[in-house]
Amino acid sequence: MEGIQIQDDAQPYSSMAGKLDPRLLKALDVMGFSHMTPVQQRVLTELPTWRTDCLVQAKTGTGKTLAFLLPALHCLLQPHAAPPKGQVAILIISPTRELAQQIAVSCDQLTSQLAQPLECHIAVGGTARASAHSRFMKGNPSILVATPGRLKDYLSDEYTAEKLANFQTLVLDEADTMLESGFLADVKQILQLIPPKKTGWQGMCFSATLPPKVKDVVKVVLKSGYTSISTVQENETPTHERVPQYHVIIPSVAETFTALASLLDVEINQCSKIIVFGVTANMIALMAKVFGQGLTPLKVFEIHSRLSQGARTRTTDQFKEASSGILFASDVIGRGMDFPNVDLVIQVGLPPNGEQYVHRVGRTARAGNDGRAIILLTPAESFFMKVNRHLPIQPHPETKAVIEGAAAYADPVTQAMYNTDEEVKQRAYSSYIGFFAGSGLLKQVRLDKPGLVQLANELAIKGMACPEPPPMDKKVIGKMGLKGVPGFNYATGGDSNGRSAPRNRGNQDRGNQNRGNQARGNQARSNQDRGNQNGNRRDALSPGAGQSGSRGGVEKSRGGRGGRGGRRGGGRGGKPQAAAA
Ligand SMILES: Nc1ncnc2c1ncn2[C@@H]1O[C@H](COP(=O)(O)OP(=O)(O)OP(=O)(O)O)[C@@H](O)[C@H]1O
Repeated sequence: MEGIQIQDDAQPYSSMAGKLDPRLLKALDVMGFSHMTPVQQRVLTELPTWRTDCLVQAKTGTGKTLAFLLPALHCLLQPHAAPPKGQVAILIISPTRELAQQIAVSCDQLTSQLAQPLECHIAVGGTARASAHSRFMKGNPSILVATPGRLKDYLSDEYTAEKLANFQTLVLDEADTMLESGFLADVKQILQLIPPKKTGWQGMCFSATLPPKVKDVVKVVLKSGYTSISTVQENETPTHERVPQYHVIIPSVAETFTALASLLDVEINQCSKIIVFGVTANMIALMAKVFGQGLTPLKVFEIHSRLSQGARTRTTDQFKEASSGILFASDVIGRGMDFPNVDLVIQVGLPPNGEQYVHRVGRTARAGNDGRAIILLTPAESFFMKVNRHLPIQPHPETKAVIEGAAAYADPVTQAMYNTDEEVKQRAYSSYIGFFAGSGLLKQVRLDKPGLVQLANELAIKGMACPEPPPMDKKVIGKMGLKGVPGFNYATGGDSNGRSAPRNRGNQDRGNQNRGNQARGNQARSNQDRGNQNGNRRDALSPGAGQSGSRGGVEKSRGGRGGRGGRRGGGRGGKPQAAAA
C-alpha cells in the first residue's frame, strides 16, 4: 500500500505498544503503516485521554482518518467498554457518500485483525435504504458512518434510534463544512435525536480547514475545554507545500472549453492522472461528454450528483484503481477522497470558497506524492486570487502557450459540441446561470442580472456552439430570481421537471429519434432557423449586448461557423482539427 513519506523524527507505531490495542497495531502493520504521520502522532500523544473532546486541523492527505479512527476504536476495544451487543459505539458523520464509504473501508482494515471484526455499517443516501436498514437492524453494528440526510432518516424512527442510545464517540469529518449553514441545521437536528451531550459522549471534529467562524459553532458537539490540535502553523498556507499552484486567466468565458483542451495538451507530458472540477454537476456532465470525444487521449471519467449512486461508486472505484485518466468531478469528491497518484488538479471556474479550493487542491499530493494545481478563470473571476491572497497561486508559466493553443481547439470543440445532446448543453447553460444567480457572486464578478444572462449566452453561443441561447423555462428563471431579466430565450413548453423544450421545434419529433440523431437533427434545424429569427435573437441578448461588441462577436461567430455540414470533414482525434486543416 502507498505510504506517506515519513519525517525523520516520526515516531514508529511500535512505540505505541502497550498503549494502543495490539490488534490495531497488527492491522497497521498489515496495512504497511510503520510510522505515525504528524497528525496521528499528535492526536495519539497529546490528547489528555483518548476520550477527550477535540478539534483537529491537519493538511489534506496527511492521515486524519486514522487519527480519529485509532483512538475511537481503541477505546471501544477495551474490556467492558463497549455498549451492549448490537448497539453503535462510534458514529461518524461525513458530508458526502463517497467519503463515508471510504472511511468505512479504512475502519474495516483497522479491525481486520480482531478475532471477530467489528461491524461497520454505512447509512448514505442514494443507496437501497430498505436493505441497508434491515442489515443495520438485524446486525450488530458497532460503527456507523453516515451522511446527514440518511442519518436523520434513521434516527427519526425510534426503534432505529435505540441502536444509538449508548454511543460513545461522535466524529464530524470535514467539520467546517458540517458546521456551515448548509449542514448545520441537519447536525443540530441529529443532535436532538441522539442522547444529549451531558450523557458524556466524546466529540471529535477534524478538517484541513477550520475558518475562525467554525470555532463559534463547534460547541454544539464539543464540551468547553476541548483540546485543540493543529499541525498547520498560524500563518502557514493551508495547502500542501508540495503542490505548486497556478492560475490561467482566459480572455473570455467563450474560451472555457478550448482553453481547457489546450491546457491539458500543455500539461499532458508531466501529468497523467488528473481531476478537473467544474462549477456545477450539469457543466461537468457537458465537459465529460465533450472531452470524451477524443479531445484528450486520457480515459474520461465523470462523477457528480446527477449520476446514480451506483454509477458514482463504480467511477470512484475505477478511478482509484486507474493508473491514468481524467476525472471530471463536482464537489461530491472535493473533500476527503483519496484517489492514489493524482498528479494534477484543475479547477475550471470559481470554487464555492477559499476552503473548498484548498480541499480540491488536496486531491493531489497525497500520501507523500507530488502534485500540481491549476485554476482556470475569466478576468472577472480573477478576484478570487485577490480575496485569497494567503493562497500561493502564481501565473501559470505557460499561460501564453495555453491561450494561443486554445484557437487550435475551436473546431474539435465545436464538432464535439455538435455531437452532444442539446439537452446536455441546455442544462449546463441553465446551471451556469443558477450558479452565479444563487451564490451571491454577481457583485464580486461585477455583473448585474442582464449581464449574467449575456455572459451565459456568450458561453452557450461561442463556447458551446449553440445556435442561440438555450431555451429556459419561465418557472426556472423565476426560481433563480431572474424574472423579467432580458436576454433569455423563453421556452414555449416544458416538462414537470422544469426542463424546457426549445421553441420553434416540434416536441412530437423528439420521440422519433435516438438521442444522437436528435441532437444532430436539432442542430441542423437550428442552423436553418437562424436566418429567420432576428426577433428571437434580439431578446436573447441583453439590451447592452448590441453596444458592447459582444453581440458583434456572436454574429461573427455564428456566421463563421456556417452549417454543420461544412465541419463534417473534421475528425475527432486528440489533435486539434483546425491546426490539422
Ligand atoms: N501512518 C501512515 N503511513 C503511511 N500512509 C498513511 C498513514 N496514514 C494514512 N496514510 C495514507 O495517507 C493517505 C491520506 O490519508 P487520509 O485520507 O486519512 O488523509 P486526510 O488527512 O483525511 O485527507 P483529507 O483532508 O483530504 O480528508 C491515505 O492513502 C492513507 O492510506
